[in-house]
Amino acid sequence: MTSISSSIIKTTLLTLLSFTSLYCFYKSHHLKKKSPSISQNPNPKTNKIFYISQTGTSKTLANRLLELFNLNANHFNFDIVDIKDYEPEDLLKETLVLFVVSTWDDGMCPQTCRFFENWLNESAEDFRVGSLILSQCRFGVFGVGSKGYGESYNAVGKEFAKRLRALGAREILGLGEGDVDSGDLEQVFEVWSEKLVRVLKGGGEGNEVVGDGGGLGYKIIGSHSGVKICRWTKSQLRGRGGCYKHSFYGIESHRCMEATPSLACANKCVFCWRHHTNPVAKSWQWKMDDPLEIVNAAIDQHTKMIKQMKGVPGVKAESLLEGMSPRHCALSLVGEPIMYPEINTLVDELHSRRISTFLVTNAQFPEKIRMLKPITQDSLKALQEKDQRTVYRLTLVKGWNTEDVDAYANLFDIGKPDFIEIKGVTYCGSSATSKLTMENVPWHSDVKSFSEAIATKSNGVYEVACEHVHSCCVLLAKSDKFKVDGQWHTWIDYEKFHNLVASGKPFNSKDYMAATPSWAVYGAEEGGFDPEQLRYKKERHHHKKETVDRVGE
Ligand SMILES: Cc1cc2nc3c(=O)[nH]c(=O)nc-3n(C[C@H](O)[C@H](O)[C@H](O)COP(=O)(O)O)c2cc1C
Repeated sequence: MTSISSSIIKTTLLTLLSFTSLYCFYKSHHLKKKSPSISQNPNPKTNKIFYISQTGTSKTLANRLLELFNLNANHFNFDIVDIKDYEPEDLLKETLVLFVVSTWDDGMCPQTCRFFENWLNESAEDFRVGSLILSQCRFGVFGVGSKGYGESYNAVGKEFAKRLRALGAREILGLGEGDVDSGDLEQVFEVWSEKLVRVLKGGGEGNEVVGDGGGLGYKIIGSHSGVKICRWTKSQLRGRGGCYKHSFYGIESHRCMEATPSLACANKCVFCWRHHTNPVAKSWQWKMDDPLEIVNAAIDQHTKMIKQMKGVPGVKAESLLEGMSPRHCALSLVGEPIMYPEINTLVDELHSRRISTFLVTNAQFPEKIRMLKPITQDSLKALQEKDQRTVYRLTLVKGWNTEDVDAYANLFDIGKPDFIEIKGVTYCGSSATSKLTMENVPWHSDVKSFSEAIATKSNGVYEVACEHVHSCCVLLAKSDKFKVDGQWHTWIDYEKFHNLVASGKPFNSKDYMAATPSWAVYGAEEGGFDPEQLRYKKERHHHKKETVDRVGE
């Protein structure tokens, strides 16, 4: 009897499950079929910024967001859409959608959005639709409302985010909330938007990003024969936003290449690293890249990238032309490559072509650093005795190291670098190897406070010299060396440097310093952005006309 009833229960359950599955399958299939607009979507690959607006506030903000994305057009392709003109079921085809939505009438959305809102609510509440129908879609919501309405403050934004999540869409940035009556709506929105851009850029948008080019304006996406394979951020060639290395030192990003000498043990010995750091183990053989080949490959790689940019909207012909003759090379000697024995030949080869060199490494092998020929800038820990410019670069991670002012001050005291770059961490998404979230990404104001605290701690040895708001980066410089008659000299006179190298006589960093332009100085209203550079602006009104405007006009 018991076994009969249990088998009945089992059969009933199985039948129910089968019906449920069949129904879910039917519903999702039906949803897709029922949606002729999906195929009508003129450009389903284009991401969307939706706005819901009655009196125009959200619409204006949405347009601002679009403008911001257009400035980063190499990363993003967005269209702006009034939600009333959108077929809700087209959402199933979207991969990235952003909403700027207002709340009205005690928590309701404006009349024009009711159809969309109903679809969203019904779909989210209908268990048959399933929680995965928007699983390919990422989204972000910014709500516009007034705190004066108490509990219904930004109710629509909150509800939208909740519904989208329930349908399987992935929220890329926490809900932004702006209060129209607070007086800071625009700032709050700007901060949220900038954060959004950073998140989306950090996510790589399909690029396999290995590094950020040390802030040199390109993303490293691989490595081959000692040369990093990079993808330029087109804004560098357009000039927009610039790079903090331009603001701080006068480096032209589009003329900067990167090379990493590779080094391997010829005996394929797993312990070779330790053996070779021991001077006694001289009999070991390294397998290494030829310095000349490294330089040629780096130039080849760089010019290839520049050529690829030809015809890209907004990229200036003069930048392409300049880019074809690189002027700087970042030599990455982080880890094993620091042992590369031919480093001085490599540096010589670059200098003979009047390509200045920036060394990026760590401080494990001070002896190797001491043996280096003059380069334009070292980036090491224990470099007190170097005559050339030395810099530490410190990445700030909120909640990890932003409180460690004393410890860092001690560290700076050991190396006494000429410069300290303090930069907010770039969010690259959370993964098994990185538990960082957007909460860990400092604001520019956090970076400024930390930098000022470090400067105070140094008792006047360091002062805040430059900032680049766009990169959340501040430069501290030794005031006795680089501040002459009250004027900062953090830039480099590259011509002078090459002439000094060619002279063969000893020289030091003061011999080739150049005045920092006023727009790059800490506290300047330009925030480190070169006003001479051009802003790329895409008009999307009728014929998608493209124009180039001057910033500040
Ligand atoms: C009659 C009225 C009702 C409103 N109700 C709410 C509300 O319930 N919650 C809220 O956060 N804001 C509320 N607001 C504030 C609006 O969201 C705010 O005015 C916003 O700027 C409108 O955006 P829009 O111009 O894009 O339509 C209300 C405003 C009005 C005039």
